Amino acid sequence: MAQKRPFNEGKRHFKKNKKQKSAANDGSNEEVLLVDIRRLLRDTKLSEDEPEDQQLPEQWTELELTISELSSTGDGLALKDGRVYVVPFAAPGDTVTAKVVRTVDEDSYTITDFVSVSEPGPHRTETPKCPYFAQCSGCQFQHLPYDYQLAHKRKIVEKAYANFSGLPPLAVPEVGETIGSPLQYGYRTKLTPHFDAPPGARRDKRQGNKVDWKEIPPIGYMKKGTRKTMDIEECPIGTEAVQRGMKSERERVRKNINDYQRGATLLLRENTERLKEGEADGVEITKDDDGNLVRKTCITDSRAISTEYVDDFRFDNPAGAFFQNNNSILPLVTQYIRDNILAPTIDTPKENGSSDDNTTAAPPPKIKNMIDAYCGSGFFTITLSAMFTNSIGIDISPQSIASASQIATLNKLPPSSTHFIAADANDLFSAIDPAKFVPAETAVVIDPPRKGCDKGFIRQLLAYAPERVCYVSCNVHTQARDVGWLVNGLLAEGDDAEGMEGLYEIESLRGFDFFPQTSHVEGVAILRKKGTPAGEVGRGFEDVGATLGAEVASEQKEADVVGKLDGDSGIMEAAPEASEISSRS
Ligand SMILES: C[S@@+](CC[C@H](N)C(=O)[O-])C[C@H]1O[C@@H](n2cnc3c(N)ncnc32)[C@H](O)[C@@H]1O
Repeated sequence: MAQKRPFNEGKRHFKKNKKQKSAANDGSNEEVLLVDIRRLLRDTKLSEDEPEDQQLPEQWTELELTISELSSTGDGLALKDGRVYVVPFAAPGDTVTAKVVRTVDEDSYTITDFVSVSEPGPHRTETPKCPYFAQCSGCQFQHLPYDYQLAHKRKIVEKAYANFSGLPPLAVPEVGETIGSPLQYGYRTKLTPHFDAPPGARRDKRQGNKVDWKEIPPIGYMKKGTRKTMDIEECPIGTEAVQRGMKSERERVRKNINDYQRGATLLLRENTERLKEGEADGVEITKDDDGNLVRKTCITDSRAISTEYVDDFRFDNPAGAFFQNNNSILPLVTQYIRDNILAPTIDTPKENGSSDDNTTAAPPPKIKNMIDAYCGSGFFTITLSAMFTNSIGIDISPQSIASASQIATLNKLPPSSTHFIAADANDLFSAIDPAKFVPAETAVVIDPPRKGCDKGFIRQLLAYAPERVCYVSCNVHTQARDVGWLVNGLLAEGDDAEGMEGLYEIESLRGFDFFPQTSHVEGVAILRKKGTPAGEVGRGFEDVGATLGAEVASEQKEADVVGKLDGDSGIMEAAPEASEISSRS
């Protein structure tokens, strides 16, 4: 990311034809936004026509802007006087008033605050359900129709692979339509509003005094573009149980604020109890999609056990631990993976055009085993285990592995066929018995945190060479980078790491909308070994960013050689930008 100059300092000195910096490749919002900005400037060629002595826009001035497109970060982008203005909560075709917040001179863009819409564009058709929309940083898309949100998320996946995979367009299949969430509001089974300590709290503590809460602090989420917490009384993307919990937790904090010596994050986690006839009394009883009577409550103690059911599997987890948090879409995801993870059966046409099993073509190896890297509490291992003779889940967190093992027992999955080990994915394959998990008979599921996989993991995976890979990701940009490595291979790095040949081709690619009303999209990529049958690899991929993608790719390779693009190491649970409602926590 470019260094920032002091705001509005002097005139602008735009360097013509300046060299594009290589993508930093961490999949951060800033990086993704910058790629969109550069492409927009380049497409319009405004950067070259721009007068040398153009004055930068003054901070806090209000401008009228017409939005030309929506970036992959969910922001509107507008062009004016040779620079790009980034406007949150906007839609293509809108004319809006926006307030200048910060200018990044080197990259010819300016971050703004949304003020109002003067002329709505054709896509601004929805009335946001949330009274805090366009102030709270949690949602970006409540003003857009759902089919438009899904189409935009498909574009996000396309652009991610064009800009961050380093693959030529022909190596990327047509991205499938985004699979929508059955619930578009009321879907989040976990929310974590917070409140901050009052000013002077640190001093009070240092002096051994109790913190003086002069008033009830705002309890909610970050105000967009600030580090301030907004008071949020309701959050319509939360499930009903979570919204009830939000109300009562806010009330509890208000009553007991003097017991707090610092700010705090509140946990609101839905809990589902299945009931038998006769047990079903009380207000919180509903029928789920399968006709079960259920009581939905909200758990606020992170150590208490919360229960969820997916595909009739029961998941009991500590309420504060990671678990996917849009249950409505999970059966669609697991079914999609079941339908796609195994090598497709070949149906070789005979000369007369018919196809039966009387064929000389070698059958694809039968996949008997599954390795679930980054398994958490075993969501994929458990929901897919019936398809495999042996399944193993690996996660770096011993607590998650303990939960996963208990959940397997709870669901009567024998440890002889479904088991879990606590290990670093980077050492995964030293923990695997290759006689049992024969690579040609094994599919690997990957669902890493937002930062994606480490190169060490990719090297191990290429060395082990499983028959198929299913890569699930909450950050399609780091996913695209990692898939690029699996397809293209990795260059040698000093004495430490040898070059590795790429082994895979992408069979299919699509997004799942785990987080309606936000710009997040979950990507699912299915990879098969090069040269194995099936799929329609190499279908045309028409994307405006494709040329840019190839260019970034060559820069990426260059940077790889000097070892600049390694993801940050360490363990982190997947989380979006800090200021947003966590999408994966
Ligand atoms: C996005 S979560 C996926 C969890 C799981 N697949 C699910 O659906 O519930 C990512 C998981 O990666 C784990 N993790 C992070 N770094 C790891 C590493 N180096 N090796 C193994 N697991 C890791 C985290 O503990 C977390 O459980």
